[in-house]
Amino acid sequence: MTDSSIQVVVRIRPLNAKEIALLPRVDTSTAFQGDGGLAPSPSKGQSAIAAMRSHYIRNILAPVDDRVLVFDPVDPDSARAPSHMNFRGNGRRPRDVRYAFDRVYAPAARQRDVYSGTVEPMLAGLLNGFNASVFAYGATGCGKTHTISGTSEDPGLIFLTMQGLYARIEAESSEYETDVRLSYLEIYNETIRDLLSPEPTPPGPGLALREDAASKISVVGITEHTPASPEQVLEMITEGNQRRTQSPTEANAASSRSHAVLQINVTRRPRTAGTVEERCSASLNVIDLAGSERASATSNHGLRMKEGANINRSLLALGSCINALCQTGGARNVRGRHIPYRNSKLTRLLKFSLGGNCKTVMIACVSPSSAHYDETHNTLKYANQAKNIQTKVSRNLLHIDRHVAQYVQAIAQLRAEISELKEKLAQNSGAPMLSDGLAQVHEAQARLASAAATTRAAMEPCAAHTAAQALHAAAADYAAQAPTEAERAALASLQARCAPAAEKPRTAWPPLPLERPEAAAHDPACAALYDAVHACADAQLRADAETMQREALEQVLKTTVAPRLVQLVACTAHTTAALQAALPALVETDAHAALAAAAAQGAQVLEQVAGHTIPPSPAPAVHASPQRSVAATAASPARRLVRKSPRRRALRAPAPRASVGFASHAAPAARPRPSLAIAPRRASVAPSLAPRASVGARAEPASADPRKMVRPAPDRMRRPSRPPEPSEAPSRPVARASSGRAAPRVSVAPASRAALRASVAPSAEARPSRSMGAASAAPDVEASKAPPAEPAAASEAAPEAEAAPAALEPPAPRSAPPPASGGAPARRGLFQRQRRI
Ligand SMILES: Nc1ncnc2c1ncn2[C@@H]1O[C@H](COP(=O)(O)OP(=O)(O)OP(=O)(O)O)[C@@H](O)[C@H]1O
Repeated sequence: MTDSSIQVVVRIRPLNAKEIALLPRVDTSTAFQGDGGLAPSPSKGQSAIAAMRSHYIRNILAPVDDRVLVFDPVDPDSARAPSHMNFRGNGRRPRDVRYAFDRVYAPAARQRDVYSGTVEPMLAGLLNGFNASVFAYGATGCGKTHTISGTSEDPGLIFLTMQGLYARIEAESSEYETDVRLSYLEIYNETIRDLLSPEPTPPGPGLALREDAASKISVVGITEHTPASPEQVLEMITEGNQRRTQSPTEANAASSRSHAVLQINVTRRPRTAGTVEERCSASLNVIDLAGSERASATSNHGLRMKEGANINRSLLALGSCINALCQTGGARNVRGRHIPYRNSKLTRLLKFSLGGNCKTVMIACVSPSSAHYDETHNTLKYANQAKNIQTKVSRNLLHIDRHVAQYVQAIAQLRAEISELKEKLAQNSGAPMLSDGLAQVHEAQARLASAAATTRAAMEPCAAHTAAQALHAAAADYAAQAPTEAERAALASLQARCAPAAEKPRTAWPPLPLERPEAAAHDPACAALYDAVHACADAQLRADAETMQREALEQVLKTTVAPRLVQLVACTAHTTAALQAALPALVETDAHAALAAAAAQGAQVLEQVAGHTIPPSPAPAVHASPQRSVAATAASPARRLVRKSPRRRALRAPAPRASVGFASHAAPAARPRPSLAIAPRRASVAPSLAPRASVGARAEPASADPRKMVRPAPDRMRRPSRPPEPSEAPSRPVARASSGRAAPRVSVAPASRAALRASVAPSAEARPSRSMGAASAAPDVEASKAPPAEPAAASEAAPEAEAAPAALEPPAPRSAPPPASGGAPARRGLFQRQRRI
């Protein structure tokens, strides 16, 4: 049991609009007038102003800080004002009295501020079994109901208290079971009415007050309610206030004509069962007293006057109790000292709050208006006096010894509690373990990532090495079954290029380390998680390795195989085109037949490898006038074509698009040699039918009419080519170049395939391509863009080109060396005839 003083706080309500309008305005603008002034002097109008004095109000409360206020302070503005304005409220002199309280709330204070300073600190005690009371005291219209109940927009202490109480109950719900019951009553004209009962209290004496042997006061027949939420409490209180007696008075448009008491009973017991149960029980009384009023001041009549008299009587009884309690220092300290609780129902009801086992807060509501000068002063005097009241506060704890028969129930409760706690423990203990395991798995994952990065860096040379080995093996396999010596030689050179890599032992990249974290040893979830992470990293690494190998192989194909293939096809194309061009000029001989066969075979090879067709030239037409034809072609300006007879155009008409590409592609013409290495795979071209010189001399500039290039003039080998004119650039792409036919037996990467097609496509800027060896280091597409070479230069470049590839592979042996320059009699004759023309 501890001693406790009543906590007294003062709340000053703000001036309302009506009061603000009555505040005096200090007017210093009145001009001084001499004796000659016609306007009435201030002194003359003073009587009228004096008549108004009684209507003016002034502020009689000045808070100094949050604990001290001055009642009726001296107003400095008023002292400076002209004498006719320098009046005192109610004609009194200022008292300038200081009062100190536990807390002073200025007019600007909010509802929550009042709640935080008054009821909130008592809630913890309430739940632990300490009774509490808070009551609002003051004159009518001073803000008691506003403080206690408030409005739905600005709820007061009741709502805020219940909100705080439910929040605390919810927070401790795992440990305690708490019951909240509340009742709401009013004391109106000394009768008690239930405000929460749906049936109104029957008229008459109302509900009876009863005091038991332990001096505990109870209201007979009061209803108790169990709201589920503070919002429900607000609804109930709003409903109860509608039942509360309220009437408009001069002082307050909604004056409460009764004292209202909200009692909140809280009972709590711990969830843990034992042989002895400790049950706490406490009550919180929230009391909104009716306002005291001076009958002379209110001008109430009839029922209002009777109400006022009852209110005053009960408040007077309250004052007497406070006086008596102050004199005794508390009801329990002095024996035999009479406290007149029984003088009114209000004091009987408040007996428990004022002099009993209760922590009490008194909120003295005051008005700052001088119109309530005496009421405010009395309220402050009462409040000041109430500070001295001492109460003894003890905890309402009930120990319930269980009967043996209840032990079974207690044991069952304990078992349920144990299992519940075990569950919680498992959850709580599992969480850190799992999080610890997760952290370890995360660390292991980071280690895996760094190991994978190291492995990936080591994989790049491995991938190139593996690709070279694969190519070496493929070349060896193919060479074993190659039918011709030329193929075998070409593949041998490819093998030789890949040999350095193949001789090295095959390197394998290190596997990812399998380092399970420590937590995985005892936590299967962690182990599974780590294994999944490791498998994921390993799979990623394998995918990367495959990608690298594929890219390395593509690189080898692109740089080593594809350029050679491109050149072979280009040479074949040129050779075939040259043969076809030469055929019409030849008389029907054995050589003609052999050349025709060679041309057909070349066309077939091209058809198979690059998808281009070179149709055989119509020999009989050419035979009719070979010289003219050759001469016309040799001159080969585009405009001549229009002068040709329809018959000749008909001869030219079927000129294949492919042949255009071959003829205009002067670049590979510088190196016809490699064509012999691969062409004979399907249709072996007789060495004598693929004259190197004739192909190499095909540095024909692009013609405006691509078809003119079908029949090249052999003598251009010895004459400088006419530089290409922009207008003569081939304008039509070779449509069939993109026909997509795969070259047989050689798989070429898409890029290389495109380059292959590009090499046989028409290009006015074609130039002699580099050597095969050099081509392996440069994109083959560039070769097709080279400018046309001068025949002489081209023929001179050929030996150099043959020597250059030695760096990458030995020169492919010629399957059949071409005849010496000008060795073909038919061709030489052709050239001679051309010159004559
Ligand atoms: N702190 C405040 N802030 C704003 N308005 C207030 C405040 N206190 C009181 N009021 C207003 O003053 C008026 C009178 O207040 P209230 O009804 O609470 O007085 P009361 O003391 O309960 O009077 P009564 O004893 O006659 O019931 C109301 O309109 C109320 O809204």
